[in-house]
Amino acid sequence: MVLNPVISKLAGKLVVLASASPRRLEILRNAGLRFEVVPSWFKETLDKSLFKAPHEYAVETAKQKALEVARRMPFKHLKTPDIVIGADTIVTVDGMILEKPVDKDDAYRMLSSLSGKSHSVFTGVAIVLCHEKENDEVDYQLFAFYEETKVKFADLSENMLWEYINSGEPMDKAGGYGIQALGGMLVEYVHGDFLNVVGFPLNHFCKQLDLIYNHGAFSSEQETSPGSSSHNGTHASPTILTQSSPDTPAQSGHSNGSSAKHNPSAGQTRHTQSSPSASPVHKVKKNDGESEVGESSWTLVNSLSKHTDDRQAELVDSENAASLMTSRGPAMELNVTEHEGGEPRKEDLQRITELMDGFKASKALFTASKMCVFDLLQSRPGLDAAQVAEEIKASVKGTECLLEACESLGLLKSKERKCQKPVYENSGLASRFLLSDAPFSLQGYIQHCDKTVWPLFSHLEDAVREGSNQHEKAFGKKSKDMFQDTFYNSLDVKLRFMNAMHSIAKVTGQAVATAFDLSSFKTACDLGGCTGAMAYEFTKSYPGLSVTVFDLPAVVEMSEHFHPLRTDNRVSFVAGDFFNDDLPKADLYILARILHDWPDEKVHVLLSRVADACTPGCGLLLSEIFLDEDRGGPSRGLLQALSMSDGKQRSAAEYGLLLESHGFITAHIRHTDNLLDAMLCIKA
Ligand SMILES: O=c1[nH]cc([C@@H]2O[C@H](COP(=O)(O)OP(=O)(O)OP(=O)(O)O)[C@@H](O)[C@H]2O)c(=O)[nH]1
Repeated sequence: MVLNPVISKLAGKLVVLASASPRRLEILRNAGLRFEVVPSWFKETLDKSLFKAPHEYAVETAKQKALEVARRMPFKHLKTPDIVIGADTIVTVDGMILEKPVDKDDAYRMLSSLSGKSHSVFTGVAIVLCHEKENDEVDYQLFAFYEETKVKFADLSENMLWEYINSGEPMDKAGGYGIQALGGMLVEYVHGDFLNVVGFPLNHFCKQLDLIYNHGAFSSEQETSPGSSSHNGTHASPTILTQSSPDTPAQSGHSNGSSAKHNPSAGQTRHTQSSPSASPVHKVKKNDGESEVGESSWTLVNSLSKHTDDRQAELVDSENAASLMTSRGPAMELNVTEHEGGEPRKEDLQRITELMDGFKASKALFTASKMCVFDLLQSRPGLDAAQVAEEIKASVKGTECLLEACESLGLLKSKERKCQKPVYENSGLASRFLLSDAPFSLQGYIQHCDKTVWPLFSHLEDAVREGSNQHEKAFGKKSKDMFQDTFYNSLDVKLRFMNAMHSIAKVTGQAVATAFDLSSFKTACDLGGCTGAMAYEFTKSYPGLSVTVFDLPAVVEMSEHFHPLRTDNRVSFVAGDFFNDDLPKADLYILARILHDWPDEKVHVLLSRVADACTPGCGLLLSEIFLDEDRGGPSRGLLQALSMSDGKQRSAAEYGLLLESHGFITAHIRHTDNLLDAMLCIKA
């Protein structure tokens, strides 16, 4: 069996599958491969018109998915993988490329275009070998290939089509069908690799690994000239790229001889050795018919230092700069190398100091917010420390220190009056997030952190030792139910907590509401929707949608406080407990920052109740911080877990499995550039 010799070669190596596809995970796991899953953040938005053939699009997308993970891991996971596998599956018919449907109507369009016809399924696969060099640089060697399988659909009636669409199965599958499941009923015959249709051409992948590891198709020591052939006669048509200047990012080439895709933000990328003309595509006889086997090739994506600064890491692939550097915040990079002579590097000391002083920075922000410094300087910019002290009824000395600290944190700006004391005004950051009346004010959340989270974290050591939250030590009384006992047992605490949730929902609402096209849904129910801030963002984004906010009576009775001039009658409030009371009927259920508050057993109770309220085809929109699959980040989520509530931070795959156990099929996952990620599921 080809795979076994290869498996032994991979033993002890860090193999990473850069895919959220449960089918790809299953295919490779069943084949005995041991690997980690790190879904790629690459957004599949390449311009299809740039590609001469559909398989090129699939191969390039697979390359970018794999490279994004290979480049991100040294910074985000503080470890460099040995091999990263990326894949992309597309369906082509009548010259169209079909990917995953965005909604039911799209699924109908796809399936009806496939009805009664033969079509092709292409899966592009990229294998990135990462080689760490002495100077801590990393060489990325890129192998890519594609596999084509022909599939013939039977003639599909309207009833059959809609029955299949309403099963929910089409939503997370290329071409809108799953050949390995209900979609198999639509298929008359298959010519070629069946698993290639499911999403991963295992046999071709094995042959490629065999080439790489057992037949020296390429190694970093070897000098390879273009067009050299490997053992099975396929040509490795290398495209070796070098950066035309130190800060021009690496760029992968195409395997089929087309010139490397220009990366506009990276300036000109110059081939040192352009690929030969389009390499021949080999036809090989498969046991059940002929399928095209795409050219295998490799590309040396030139070295990138593991210690590349954030700017260069960001430049490495400007198309993904957003996903690399913003959706999860700037890459946290800890340089641990030392100068000759052993004294610590400046950057290392700076990083460690930032971590040690972090709590002081937080407290300075909380205090200035609590003392209304930002609101004061918004209404009266240009005050000096003594004037601010007088207004906030504080000492001049203390106010001077606070204002200087806030300026060092980028929250204030100062300018010198002629030989007088500096005068202060808000920075852009403060004006956007720290004013009590700013559209994205986080003042509510800041007060919650100061009054509730801070006291809990003051007992963190006990929390770690005992593995439980320190509510009693922090607030003097036990808490059986976090919400009833902590947040809703007194008016001011309840208002502070609702303010906090309101501010987070205001900041994240639009990103969550527009993460997917939800225009096919007409009614939604926002479970635990608190003040309705998220609900209003949904109705703003979808004129045809009405949203019912379902939350505890203690919350609903306060909703007027947050929307005194309620103008949009498409948002309504219903009081109830989602663990015990009947849920309002809707065709879309929203769970935004709810499931992380509860352990798996409570999540199952809630999802079971939501599933019972759903009819097939109903949507469920989940919005949370999705941890990386190896739980290496983002720190925002992992730090939140230290509050030791009964809840749990989870990865997208963990949420997907919880949802799948209640009949919700994951259709789309989106890492937004905001504080929350999103997952859209459809009830089967
Ligand atoms: O018959 C089947 N055809 C296709 C599939 C599944 O469809 C998707 C294809 O989408 P993509 O290649 O973009 O992969 P994603 O699922 O989005 O995961 P990535 O993180 O890799 O982008 C794929 O899951 C196939 O398995 C099928 O199941 N049956």
